Amino acid sequence: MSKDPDWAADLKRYNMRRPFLKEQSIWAIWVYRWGRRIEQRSPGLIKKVLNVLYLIAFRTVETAFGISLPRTARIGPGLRIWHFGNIFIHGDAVIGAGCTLRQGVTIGNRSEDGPVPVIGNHVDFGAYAQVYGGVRIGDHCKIGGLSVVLSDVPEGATAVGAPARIIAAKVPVS
Ligand SMILES: CC(C)(COP(=O)(O)OP(=O)(O)OC[C@H]1O[C@@H](n2cnc3c(N)ncnc32)[C@H](O)[C@@H]1OP(=O)(O)O)[C@@H](O)C(=O)NCCC(=O)NCCS
Ligand SMILES: CC(=O)OC[C@H](N)C(=O)O
Repeated sequence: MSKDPDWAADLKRYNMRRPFLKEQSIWAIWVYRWGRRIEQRSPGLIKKVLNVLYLIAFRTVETAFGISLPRTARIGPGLRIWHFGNIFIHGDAVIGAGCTLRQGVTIGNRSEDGPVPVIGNHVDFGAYAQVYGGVRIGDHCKIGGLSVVLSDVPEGATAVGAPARIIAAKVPVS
């Protein structure tokens, strides 16, 4: 049993034997959680060495699988990434618990040094969904494949298209 509850929740979402042999994305998530754990260590030589090893592992996974999950981003427990390639998460992004990403998802700023998204819990991103700028996506939202989200999405809503429009909402939008 892992001592890292976030990692334990991630593994649960893969729900299979030997995920490291079957899913490239689990490597990226493991390196992300490991990097977070290293950050929590007290300063010293071991931390310095681990930081170098982390950077090598991060860059290797990013380049080999095209999944960039910098440890400075805050990602809640139970992350699931289906497939791999061109998945880029900004280092200041916030992603809640139980979220699902797919190939091509980008969560980042709209212009250099601009604000970045805050994503709620249990949000499901279709393939190549893009979210740019200081937008908020509420809990239990669905973002359609190939959609470009540039404004807030309320809790429970489904947003599709470029720019994204809301097609289903918990509380109907007028
Ligand atoms: C967003 C999504 C969850 C919506 O599913 P849904 O609630 O069943 O919605 P529907 O299929 O009933 O579509 C409702 C409307 O939205 C449109 N729509 C659905 N998904 C869309 C998308 N990704 N982009 C643009 N429009 C979309 C439909 O054409 C339909 O429009 P209409 O009412 O004018 O006919 C789903 O379409 C989607 O994109 N899922 C991601 C799947 C994915 O990434 N698959 C790859 C696996 S690797
Ligand atoms: C490519 C594909 O359809 O993969 C299916 C997978 N279950 C997913 O949700 O992404």
